[in-house]
Amino acid sequence: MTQKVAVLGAGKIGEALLSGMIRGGWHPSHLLVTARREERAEELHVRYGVECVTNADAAKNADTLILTVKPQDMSTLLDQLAPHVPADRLVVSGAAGTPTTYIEERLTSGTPVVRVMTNTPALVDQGMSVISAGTHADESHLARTEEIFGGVGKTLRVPESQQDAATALSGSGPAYFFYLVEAMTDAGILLGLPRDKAHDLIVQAAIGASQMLRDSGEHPVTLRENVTSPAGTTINAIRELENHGVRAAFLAAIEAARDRSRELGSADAK
Ligand SMILES: NC(=O)C1=CN([C@@H]2O[C@H](COP(=O)(O)OP(=O)(O)OC[C@H]3O[C@@H](n4cnc5c(N)ncnc54)[C@H](OP(=O)(O)O)[C@@H]3O)[C@@H](O)[C@H]2O)C=CC1
Ligand SMILES: O=C(O)[C@@H]1CCC=N1
Repeated sequence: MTQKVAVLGAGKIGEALLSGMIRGGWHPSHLLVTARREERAEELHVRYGVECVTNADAAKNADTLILTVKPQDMSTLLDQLAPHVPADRLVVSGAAGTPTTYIEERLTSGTPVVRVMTNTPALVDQGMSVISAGTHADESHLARTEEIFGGVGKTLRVPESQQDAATALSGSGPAYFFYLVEAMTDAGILLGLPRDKAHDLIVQAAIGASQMLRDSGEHPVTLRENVTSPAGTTINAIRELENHGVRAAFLAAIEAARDRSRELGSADAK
């Protein structure tokens, strides 16, 4: 029997997943979505042909419920869901910080909960989804979650104790690369290049470097050394990066993201 999957709170991440599932061959009749605003519900229905229902109806009619609201909206969503979720539903949370125990405590006792941290490259089927089992989730629940998120990129299982770190590295990770491209494009402007040309140069360098990182089997240090000629241009840039503490800035930035994920996990911070 084909199972039904509902995406509850289909914003940026929910829509990325929904669109990926449809690209991957899921029929819209096996999918449900929920939204907080009527116009958003209509938009998703027109765009994907998916039925938009209330959170209560999603809980009653779908086997797998994927919660993609902000951590700050999770409490309200769980209040709306709690009376309607039978214990045989798989509940998958995509929210940063929120521990599986927080969700388990608010639903019917024994409900399997899986926590996933995905990222926006899911929009182009290059997402990374980091998956952890809650107290009542078994192998079949993890496999089901991998089947769904595996359609929009790679998946990786980690103990839930590593989820805040994974969120800081991989959930937020694409933003750091976009920020770097922005900064490098500004450098191109400083050197007198037109913005569109600077942008194209940086994006192609990023794509080429990404492909080498993924496919060459070489360590990033070796790849960087191969670009860095004795008394050449690159080493001058590297010296400035070190002088400005860019490596230390990344360590501090990603640690701060991890700390915020932890904070979001405590109900007080939401
Ligand atoms: N953006 C990212 O790169 C990533 C985000 N995440 C996580 O994914 C989750 C969603 O993030 P993102 O997609 O960026 O956020 P969005 O705000 O784009 O999406 C959340 C959606 O949920 C809707 N919503 C809120 N409450 C309810 C409710 N009770 N019932 C139905 N719909 C509701 C919101 O409605 P409205 O439009 O009215 O606000 C919004 O459309 C977060 O928990 C975040 O931590 C994880 C990885 C990466
Ligand atoms: O910034 C955030 O909180 C979310 C979680 C990971 C990426 N975006």
